[in-house]
Amino acid sequence: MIEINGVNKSFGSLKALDNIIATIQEGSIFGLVGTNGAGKSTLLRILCGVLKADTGTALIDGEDVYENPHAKEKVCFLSDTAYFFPNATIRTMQNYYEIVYPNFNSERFEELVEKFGLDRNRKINSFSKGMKKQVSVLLGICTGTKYLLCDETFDGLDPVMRQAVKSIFAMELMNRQFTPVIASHSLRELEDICDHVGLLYKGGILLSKDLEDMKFHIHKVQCVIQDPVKEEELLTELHVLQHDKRGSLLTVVARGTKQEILMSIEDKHPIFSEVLPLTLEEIFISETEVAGYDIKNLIL
Ligand SMILES: Nc1ncnc2c1ncn2[C@@H]1O[C@H](COP(=O)(O)OP(=O)(O)OP(=O)(O)O)[C@@H](O)[C@H]1O
Repeated sequence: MIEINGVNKSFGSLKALDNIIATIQEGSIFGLVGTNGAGKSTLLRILCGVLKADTGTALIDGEDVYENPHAKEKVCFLSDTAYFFPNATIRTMQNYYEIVYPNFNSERFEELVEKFGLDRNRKINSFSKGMKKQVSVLLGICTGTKYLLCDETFDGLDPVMRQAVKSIFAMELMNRQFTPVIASHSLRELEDICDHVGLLYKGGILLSKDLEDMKFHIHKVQCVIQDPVKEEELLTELHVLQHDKRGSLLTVVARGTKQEILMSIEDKHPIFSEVLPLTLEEIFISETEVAGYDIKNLIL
């Protein structure tokens, strides 16, 4: 488990992280979303022990990670600009990773490189941006570390590759202790990969939620209720986060299980009612609007 206890970090007068408190459970795929400058990279750097928090602690399985080789062994950090040695080929980087990470799984790495159709002997600096990201992710996964911190690693991967990396993550999760943390600008990049998302806003965690739980407890419904009094009653009864009326069609985003919401609607004898799927963006917008933030333009 990763425990972040009141972490603060400033660069001169600039406060990059402001009292971050969060827990990342083992076996989850944690997405860290935030705008440019929100503090994602700084937080990941603290979690892998490269940076020291000014105050507060970052614990990896109960141990402070800073200047602690034992805790650091469990973490691999994939920076947003992957570093490869000048003129390195995949083979060169593999040799290096085999030395640095004692549990590096060479057999699996070679198998994945083959599957991804990457040429092991071509210079990496001649690869496209997406291909470099693929090499970086494959190296990271094969280090065998329990925690894999990915800084914008998924942004810009094409849909086929995303799917491939996603299924590799799922396989790792099944076969060994593995907890990836994926930072991104965009919820869209995280939606289909993560099962827990933390929203970082101006250096602080604004929201940290389990996606299944969120999707279970918030719903969007459309209905037509002829009697305006009953419609008004419905809006008072439900825990409404957002609502909109176009003609006779009422759209409501409300807290509650699907069954609870539908029962309330049925009670008002609707002509029509339907539950619509909510995207992660819609959920986050609803949640943060309630908290008094207007982040629509910031996380999409
Ligand atoms: N080494 C540094 N020296 C000075 N300021 C820094 C340093 N590293 C980060 N910062 C500042 O800290 C703040 C958070 O930066 P950080 O890189 O963590 O954000 P981010 O969420 O990863 O942003 P991006 O999505 O643009 O990569 C920014 O204002 C940045 O300018």
